[in-house]
Amino acid sequence: MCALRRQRRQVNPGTPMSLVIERADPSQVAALCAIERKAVQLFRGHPAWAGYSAMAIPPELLQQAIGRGLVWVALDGAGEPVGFVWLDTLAGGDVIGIAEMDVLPEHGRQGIGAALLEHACAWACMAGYRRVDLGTLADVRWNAPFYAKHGFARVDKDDPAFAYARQRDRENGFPDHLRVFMSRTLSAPVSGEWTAWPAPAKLNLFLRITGRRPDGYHELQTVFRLLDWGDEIRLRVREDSDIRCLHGAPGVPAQLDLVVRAAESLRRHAGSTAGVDIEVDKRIPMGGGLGGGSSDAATVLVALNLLWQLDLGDDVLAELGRQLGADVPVFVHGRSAWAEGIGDRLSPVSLPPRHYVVLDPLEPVPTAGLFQAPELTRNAPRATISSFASGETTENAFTPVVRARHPRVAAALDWLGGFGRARLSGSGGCVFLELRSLSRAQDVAAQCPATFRAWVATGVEVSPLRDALARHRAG
Ligand SMILES: C[C@@](CO)(OP(=O)(O)O)[C@H](O)COP(=O)(O)OP(=O)(O)OC[C@H]1O[C@@H](n2ccc(N)nc2=O)[C@H](O)[C@@H]1O
Ligand SMILES: Nc1ncnc2c1ncn2[C@@H]1O[C@H](COP(=O)(O)OP(=O)(O)O)[C@@H](O)[C@H]1O
Repeated sequence: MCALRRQRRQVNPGTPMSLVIERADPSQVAALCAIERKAVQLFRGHPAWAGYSAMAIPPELLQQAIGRGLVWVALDGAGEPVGFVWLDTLAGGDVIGIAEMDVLPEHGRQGIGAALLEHACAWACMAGYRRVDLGTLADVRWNAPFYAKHGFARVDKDDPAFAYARQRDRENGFPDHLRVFMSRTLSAPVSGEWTAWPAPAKLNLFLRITGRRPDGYHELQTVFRLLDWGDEIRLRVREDSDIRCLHGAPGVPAQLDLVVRAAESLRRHAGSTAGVDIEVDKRIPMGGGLGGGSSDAATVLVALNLLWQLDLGDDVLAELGRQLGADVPVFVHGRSAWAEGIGDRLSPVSLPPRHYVVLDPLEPVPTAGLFQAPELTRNAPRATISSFASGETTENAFTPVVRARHPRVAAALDWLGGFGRARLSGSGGCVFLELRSLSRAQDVAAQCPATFRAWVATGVEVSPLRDALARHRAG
């Protein structure tokens, strides 16, 4: 059973220390790294000490996991972090791993670790994972015996599933003879329980406007690159026919939120009377050109098609999505794609593995206003896939208009341009830099001035939404 209902919850309200568990925030990275360094002191004198003490958490990896919603923090009554749990998706498929879990030694034996563990497992269950794996020490009371008490069973460490983790242990100098691997099976959420779904962001790797249609919409050419990073949508099928948005995009009235409009449109099309509760964890900047609203809508269409057992095809869902926004179809189909028409005629493209520094100038840019701009070039010659593939075509038709109208976006382009060819995504205001090296991307993002916000995302061929759909379907 999935015990987790909201992302923030009170734990042990009757105990002297009232504990809250919530998703970690990037500003907590240093505090969480410090908790790990204090927790590791408990291993002094153990054969693992040498390896453990030499191996601190890389802050940039923790930061990346926090940005993906894979880290939860336990806060004491004063709001100070006292422990955390970090999940990783390296195993793939329906298996998720516990990368790290630490509690401050002075807060030990108060049930904080157990609460963090249950919270993480409850989320994994909502997200469609069926197994949680971890590596730990056999002979330490708060390691293997603790996990055994919480439903984890030792598994054969020679299983190829653990080859990567063992190799990592060897490289880190951890004592292989004392390390054990453990798994816990999760049950699938049943109807009426919350489920969690990703709504990834996109980048436009180039964008040309080649004409205008009689209805005012513009003919364009673009390449949508889907990212491994984005919003989270939670859905719970209701017994009545209400569609309720309990927590939507900030500042957007529920009835206008694209998640509600998507649910209504799907239900109307299918002639269904099903109901749903919806929560949106907004991470994608609104009006940022990263397609957040469109992706949220696509996720609702794809997920509710399964949860309401409508069995509609992707083309039908994409057409329903197109009526909500030109960018919705690419998120429904869930593949990075070359796009034409109004952005809805899609051909999947295979793009090389790349990482992106994405910079939010903290200035939303309204899409409709830009498409109306008299100075916008609307008659560009048609690009070809080969001109894009050769690296010749990288421009975005909106760039000169946005530069002139939005000085903060211009400043963001100039700052990021100091490291390479910075580009605008969609109609902006977010800008990005494409890099081969993850560590270089993390290095650039770390230098971002306080006036902007920067993070690193990785391009994917197949959307995390399709992976989630496969997990939930199997469940
Ligand atoms: C510019 C792009 C590039 O990917 O992305 P964003 O910057 O919004 O992320 C898209 O074309 C935006 O798609 P999306 O945001 O879904 O657009 P819609 O809601 O359908 O339309 C918003 C407004 O933009 C105009 N519009 C949109 C798409 C298009 N091909 N021609 C247009 O003229 C329409 O006037 C509409 O009023
Ligand atoms: N779930 C949602 N998330 C984001 N924006 C939404 C949502 N529902 C409605 N909107 C509206 O759509 C506008 C643009 O959305 P967004 O997709 O974030 O930007 P962009 O089109 O630049 O990629 C927002 O300013 C907001 O008014």
